[in-house]
Amino acid sequence: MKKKVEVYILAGFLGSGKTTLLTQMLKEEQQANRKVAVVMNELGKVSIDSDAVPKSTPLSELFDGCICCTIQEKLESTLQELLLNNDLDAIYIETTGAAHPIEVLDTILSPIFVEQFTSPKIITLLDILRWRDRDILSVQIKQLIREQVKHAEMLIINKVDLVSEAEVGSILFELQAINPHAKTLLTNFSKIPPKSWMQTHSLERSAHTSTHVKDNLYLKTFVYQFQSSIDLNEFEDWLRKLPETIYRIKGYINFKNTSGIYLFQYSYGTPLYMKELVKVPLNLVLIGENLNTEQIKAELQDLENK
Ligand SMILES: Nc1nc2c(ncn2[C@@H]2O[C@H](COP(=O)(O)OP(=O)(O)OP(=O)(O)O)[C@@H](O)[C@H]2O)c(=O)[nH]1
Repeated sequence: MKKKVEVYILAGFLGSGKTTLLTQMLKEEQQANRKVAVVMNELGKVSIDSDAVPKSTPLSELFDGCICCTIQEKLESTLQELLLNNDLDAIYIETTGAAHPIEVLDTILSPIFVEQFTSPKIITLLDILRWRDRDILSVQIKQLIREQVKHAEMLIINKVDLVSEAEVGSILFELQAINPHAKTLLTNFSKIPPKSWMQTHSLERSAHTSTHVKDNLYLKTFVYQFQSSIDLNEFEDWLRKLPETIYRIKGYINFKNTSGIYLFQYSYGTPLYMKELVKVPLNLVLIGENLNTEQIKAELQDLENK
């Protein structure tokens, strides 16, 4: 009988640390000589995180739609194709931060995969700072994050470096009340013990009554392509004035003050820059609620024209 393929669904709101975790998992899988494939789902039309996946690992990217809402069928055919063309030990699915994990699970549990997959595991990443300050989020986003916590087999409470020990304790208590069954870990930079995610047990799931968080989510993405370099200080001034409803920015920027291209990451007010060694298109992806794309476009153009 053909061996069954393990499936791991990485869930968690925008910027919570999913790609950071995936990088670590893939490294371990490579060391263990296991054959794995990755499915990445990005809300926008451009790929920013695909560098996290080694070239030898089959990667399927699903763009411009969230697995849970618009491209479920595409996910199904993507999985079929991966199974057909590879002799896999595991598949890792990194969902968009806007995905409801159960809706993704529904696709995996489709009858056509019964013989092929072991029981899928949901691994949820939670940005502890985002959780602590969740009152500023819209009701829909708060509900989505809660659902991501509630349905996890493994809950990784990440970025604990950003809050005090006392806060970590009380937040842990709150989260365990929402999901008492998950294997729960506190981490920095999604650093979990080796293979810990493979040893989690599947939850007994009651019939899922869809909450349809997605219907009320107003998350939008906007992609801006820079034509020229910009000033770092002016860019940071612009960042500081952004509304709190812009949850995530990532992309490539060429700064006047420095040489070469930088991978820029911004999550919940914290910017991060990493030098990029290869030439890439200067795409910047912004994700948020009620994005005023015309205004953002004009402001970024302004930065280029200064
Ligand atoms: N301070 C701090 N930053 C972290 C930690 N973990 C991840 N980050 C940073 O947070 C940002 C987002 O991390 P990612 O792994 O890209 O998050 P993601 O969930 O894949 O993000 P999306 O793809 O937008 O959904 C990056 O700049 C990381 O370097 C942490 O424990 N502490």
